[in-house]
Amino acid sequence: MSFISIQNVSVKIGGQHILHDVSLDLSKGEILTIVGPNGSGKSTLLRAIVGAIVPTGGQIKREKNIRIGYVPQSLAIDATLPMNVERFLSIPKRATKTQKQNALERVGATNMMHKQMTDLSGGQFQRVLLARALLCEPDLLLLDEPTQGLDQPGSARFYELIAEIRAELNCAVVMVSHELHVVMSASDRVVCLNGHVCCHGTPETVSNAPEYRALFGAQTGGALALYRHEHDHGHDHHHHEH
Ligand SMILES: Nc1ncnc2c1ncn2[C@@H]1O[C@H](COP(=O)(O)OP(=O)(O)OP(=O)(O)O)[C@@H](O)[C@H]1O
Repeated sequence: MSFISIQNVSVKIGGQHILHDVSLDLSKGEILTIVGPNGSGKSTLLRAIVGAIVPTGGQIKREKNIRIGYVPQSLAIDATLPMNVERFLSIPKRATKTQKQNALERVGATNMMHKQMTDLSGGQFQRVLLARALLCEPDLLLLDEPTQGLDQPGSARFYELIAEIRAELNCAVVMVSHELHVVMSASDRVVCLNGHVCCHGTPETVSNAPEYRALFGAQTGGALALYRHEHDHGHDHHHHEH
């Protein structure tokens, strides 16, 4: 059995079909990236993998006793409530000072322990979120747009860090990203989602797939035109199983 097996999963919320017949297997130690237009169900799929959403159809099988570290897409910290990094790392689960120190060291944020969460830069904040996700020694790390708000060199460094952590912990990584050209090279496998799986495979396969190109346009000089997919390229009609 795969580490995680997503079988024909559908999610319907308030009458809206958000995910439709999504199947996907995940192996130990691999980095899988989910790309797709806004509103295509990427965060919903991550939440379903964590178990925060129960699919309305299909099923998700997880290996027994799997530990999942989750970095959510956004997290609002109330500026009027004091909250330093040390306290934040104990929410929702208490951790020892040594565990926290080790986690911060692992993500290159050694001196952040006593800083206020609201004083952190974008890159430091994302590293602290990652450190918190590492505290459970995850077998699977789920990252929802972890480089949001970082500049390109900052993003590239963050993905390098993810690769190092994967090598160190041998955990699987599933991440959602909009930075296609950066993230593609850092992934073993890419899934292009638009409510359903449009195409998937190695980064090369996906970037050359007509379904992917229809969604994101051909890549020109590293710049990608992102636009909302109107479902007009008709690949559903000759959809084949991968
Ligand atoms: N709890 C909810 N209640 C109602 N609608 C929801 C809920 N969660 C998600 N949706 C809807 O499901 C669709 C997919 O949302 P989701 O956040 O999964 O997309 P996404 O691909 O992660 O988008 P983005 O790239 O903008 O972050 C959206 O139309 C969203 O409005």
